[in-house]
Amino acid sequence: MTKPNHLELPRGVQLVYVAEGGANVIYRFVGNPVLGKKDPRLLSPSTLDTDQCNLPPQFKGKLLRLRKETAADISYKEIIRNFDTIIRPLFNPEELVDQTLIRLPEGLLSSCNEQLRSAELNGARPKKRHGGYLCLQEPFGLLITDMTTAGDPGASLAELKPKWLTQSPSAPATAYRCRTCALREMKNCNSQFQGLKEQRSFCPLDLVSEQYENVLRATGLINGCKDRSRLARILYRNPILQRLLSLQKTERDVGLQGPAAQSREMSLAMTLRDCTMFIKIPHDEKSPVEIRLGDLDLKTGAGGKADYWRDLETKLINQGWYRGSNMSQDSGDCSLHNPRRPSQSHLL
Ligand SMILES: O=P(O)(O)O[C@@H]1[C@@H](OP(=O)(O)O)[C@H](OP(=O)(O)O)[C@H](O)[C@H](OP(=O)(O)O)[C@H]1OP(=O)(O)O
Ligand SMILES: Nc1ncnc2c1ncn2[C@@H]1O[C@H](COP(=O)(O)OP(=O)(O)OP(=O)(O)O)[C@@H](O)[C@H]1O
Repeated sequence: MTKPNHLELPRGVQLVYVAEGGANVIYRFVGNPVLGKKDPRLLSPSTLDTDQCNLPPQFKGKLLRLRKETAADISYKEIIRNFDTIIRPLFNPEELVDQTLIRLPEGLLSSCNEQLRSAELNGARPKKRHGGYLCLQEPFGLLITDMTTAGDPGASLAELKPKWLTQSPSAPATAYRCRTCALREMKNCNSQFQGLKEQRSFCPLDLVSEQYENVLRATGLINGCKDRSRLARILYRNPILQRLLSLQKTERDVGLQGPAAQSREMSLAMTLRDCTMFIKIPHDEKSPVEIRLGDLDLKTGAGGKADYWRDLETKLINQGWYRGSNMSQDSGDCSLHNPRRPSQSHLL
């Protein structure tokens, strides 16, 4: 059997931590800078650019995504197989954060884990991510489209999770909250009890509203773009959001709907409800805006996750989070609870 032709990450490439989620850590390449004699690890990420480094051209405009050790334990090979066969066909290539496998040099993951441990000590790593490290058994990383503004410092990056763009099919008909707002209220109530900070976010139904004012309301709660009305104009009737909405409407095996046991449809439906939208906005209003969806790794209902999703829906229904019936609960700003004004979108 012939070995598939994978890209290889050259030995000696330096990585700078960019961000992380629950399952992956994102790094920027530094390589060996052509200019300057300083140790690249000492330079701040904003001063580094792949253009300044003698990195292979395939790495230009790319970041490196490395997998953490998690309960789901899905290898990058499988993630890429699912991405290529199930996710890619649903979108245009320019609508997705691209991902390709790249073989990692020996020892890279252990040294990244050492860096993650020291970042915990010097406060450079978010507290909620402490204790999670890269999976040493994973031979690959993913080369992904760089959506940061490192190459264009005048630009801004808005990042949001569109979440559930339609109500859960098993929510009560009289619900005052959509699935996302109901779950947020439940989490906030738990945070309140523990003396933790509450989360504020937009209602996803506003994001895909036919009324511009509702999209504008949502953009007030999106991080990364100072000009909220510009962002609202970008997102209003946005084709990628509309595509995601239509896919979510098709993939409805969520909540108490659909098969009891885990299924491919349920995995896809939940994946489409937990992706990240990156919006790179150039300073110049005439230049094109780049919008891509990332974190579309196919979820799995295995390992008790399918049961967790169903139990969560039962809780949201039975404990009144959809109805907002518990008096201690704040009504939040769900579009289902607060009637929105009639459309004035014709004034756009
Ligand atoms: O449960 P939700 O809707 O809050 O979504 C979880 C996300 O929380 P968030 O919406 O960002 O606050 C959560 O994001 P964080 O790790 O909190 O950034 C995960 O994406 C989680 O998915 P998985 O368990 O890693 O496959 C997400 O879980 P599932 O979508 O698998 O339920
Ligand atoms: N292509 C990208 N360009 C710029 N930043 C990115 C990119 N991909 C991810 N990031 C940043 O890194 C963070 C974590 O990445 P990613 O979504 O891959 O992690 P995750 O562990 O899958 O997240 P989650 O906890 O939501 O499952 C993102 O929230 C984002 O801030």
